[in-house]
Amino acid sequence: MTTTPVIEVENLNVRYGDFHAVKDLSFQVRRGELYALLGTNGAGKTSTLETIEGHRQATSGRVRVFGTSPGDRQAVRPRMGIMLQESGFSPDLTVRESVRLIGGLTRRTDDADRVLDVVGLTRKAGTLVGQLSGGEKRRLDFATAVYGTPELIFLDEPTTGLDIQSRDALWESVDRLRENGSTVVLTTHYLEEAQERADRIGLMHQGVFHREGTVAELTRTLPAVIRFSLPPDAPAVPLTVINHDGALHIETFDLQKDMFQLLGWAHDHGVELSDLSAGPTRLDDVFRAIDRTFNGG
Ligand SMILES: Nc1ncnc2c1ncn2[C@@H]1O[C@H](COP(=O)(O)OP(=O)(O)OP(=O)(O)O)[C@@H](O)[C@H]1O
Repeated sequence: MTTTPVIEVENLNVRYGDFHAVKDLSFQVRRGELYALLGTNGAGKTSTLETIEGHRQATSGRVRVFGTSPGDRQAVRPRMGIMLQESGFSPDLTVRESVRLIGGLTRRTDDADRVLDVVGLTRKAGTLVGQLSGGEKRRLDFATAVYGTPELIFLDEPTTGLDIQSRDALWESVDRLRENGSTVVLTTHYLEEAQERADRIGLMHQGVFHREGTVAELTRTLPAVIRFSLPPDAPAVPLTVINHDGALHIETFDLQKDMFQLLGWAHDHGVELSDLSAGPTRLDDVFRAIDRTFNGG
């Protein structure tokens, strides 16, 4: 088995006129990984992905997909499946016709009915695309990415607009694709999805990586958080408390000791701590920390 990374990005720059959207970005995605490219709005994720997908020319830098330039579409395109944020199907075609049409363009072989089964659209096979619900259209977008079980799959905000059952079903399909060896690149604003599923995460902000690593690596440097609220007449808490619109947070690198102190204080003063929870830092907190770093907030 080759050890060449599926994706190699070296010093990628993307400029739109004077605007520098992606700045000297370097990363690799290994075979079989689920790599999540996350970031704030306008961070440069789409610009980066479009360059890797061969839809956009880099201003400078080197991008390789399967060791080849993404501009070599004949070599690269049949090996990758792309779920865009909107695929733009013709509303006058049925679901099955759309899958056949798009599937044919991938130059991979598959059976449209098998793909419809994978994405849970079998019952809608004869329905016109124009009559699908938003969530069903999203599944059709997913169908275009998984047709022919490509080696590399790009999922751009795949679960936006999906109900919880459909989300679970989509992730089950992704799990099966990964069992078959597919590499997945994901963007999402649902951080818990990335936290749960990504092998590694690249966290972008203003065109650069703010951090890159596993979820554990990204969250390790941040404190754990105790969350609670207090009745208005409660005495002062003997720990440093941050007020987030009435929800109180204690950030701590010694969760057990500070929790013990907080509970002892509440007991001694007969104070009820409502909505009490405590846990390790979540990816959301890493994002909030970016805001604090860049905005001094
Ligand atoms: N064609 C374009 N012309 C000029 N500026 C652009 C163009 N496309 C993107 N940009 C700008 O480049 C920056 C990065 O955009 P990009 O779409 O890559 O970000 P993103 O991380 O995908 O954002 P989001 O999470 O909001 O989708 C943004 O400030 C955007 O306004």
